[in-house]
Amino acid sequence: MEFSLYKVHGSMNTFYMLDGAERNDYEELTLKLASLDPQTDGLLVVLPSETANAKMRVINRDGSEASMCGNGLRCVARYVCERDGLEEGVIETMKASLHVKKEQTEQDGIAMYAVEISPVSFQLADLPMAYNGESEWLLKPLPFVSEEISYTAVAVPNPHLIGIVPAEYQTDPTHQQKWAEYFNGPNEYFSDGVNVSYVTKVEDGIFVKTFERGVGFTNACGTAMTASALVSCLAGLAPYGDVNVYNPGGMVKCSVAKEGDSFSLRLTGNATYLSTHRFEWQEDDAKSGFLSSEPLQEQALYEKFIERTSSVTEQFVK
Ligand SMILES: N[C@@H](CCC[C@H](N)C(=O)O)C(=O)O
Repeated sequence: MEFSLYKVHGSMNTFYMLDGAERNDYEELTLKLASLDPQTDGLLVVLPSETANAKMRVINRDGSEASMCGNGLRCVARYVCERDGLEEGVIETMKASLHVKKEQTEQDGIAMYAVEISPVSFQLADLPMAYNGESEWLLKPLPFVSEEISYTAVAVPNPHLIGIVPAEYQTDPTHQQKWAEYFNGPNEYFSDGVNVSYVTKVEDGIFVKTFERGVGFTNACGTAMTASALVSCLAGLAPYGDVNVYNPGGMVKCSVAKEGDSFSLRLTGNATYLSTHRFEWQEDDAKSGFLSSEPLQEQALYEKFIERTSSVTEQFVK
C-alpha cells in the first residue's frame, strides 16, 4: 500500500507522522523508516478517537511503543488543530487524554503549541523501578551509580530518571551513556528500561540532555524536559512557574505548578514540518521505501530561532 508521511520535529526530536487507521505492523514500519533515515527518532501515528479529537501512538526508533511523547504531541496537536480548524483540543494517548493548544507563533513565524504532560507519579511501581524496597526515589544519589549526582525517578507517565549534574557531565557524556545503556539492557532496577536525563543549571533556566529508551541520545525529549523542570523546582534550582529548558535541539518552556500534593505540567515549544513523503509499504521489505520527498520551507526559520539559544547550548554540545 501507498501512503503519505510528514517528517516533523519538536526541538529537533524528529519523527515521521502518519494519519492512519489502527494497524498491527507499526513496529516493522518504524524499523524500516529508521533503516532508511538515521535521523529519525520514531513514528507518530494519528488515529481516530471516540473520546477526543484524535489519538496518538508513539513508536520509538527501535520499534518499541512509548506511552507518551511531549515533542511528538506538539506536532500531532498542530496537525489535528490545522486539520480540524481548532485552536485547542484533546488528544488521547496510551494512558491519558491531554489538553493541547495553539500558542502565538514565535517572532519568526514558527508554529508553537502547548501540551499537557500528565499524569505525574513518583511511585517507583509506576515506572517501574525496583531498588532496596523503596517506594520513591527523590533528589538523592544512587550510591552504586554515583555519590555526586542527585537522582529522581518520575513517571509522566513514561519513565524517567533525572540526575542533577555539574557541567562536565554534559561536555563528556560517558557517564550518562554508560548507565543509560545499562538501565536499558537486562538489569534488576528498570525492567522496562528508562529515559535518562542529566540536568545542569544555567543562568535563566536549565540545560537537559537525554538518553532515550528505544532511541539513544536525542536532541530533545519533551517529557524528559518537563520532568527535569519539575525536578529542578523541587531541588530549588528554578522557581515554580515557567522554566526555560535548553536542549541540544533548541529551547522550550515548561510550566510547573504545585497544586496541594500534586503537580500540573505543561510543555510549550515549536511544532515544525520538515518535509512530506509518499511511502510504499509492502510485506516484502525489500520493495518498501520512499517514492517521493518534498522539502518544506519551515526549517530555515527554526534554525534562526536556535541561533538565539546557541550561546547556552554550545558550552555543553561539542
Ligand atoms: N521523545 C519523547 C519520548 C519518547 C518516548 C521515550 N523514548 C520512551 O520510551 O518513553 C518525548 O518527547 O517525550
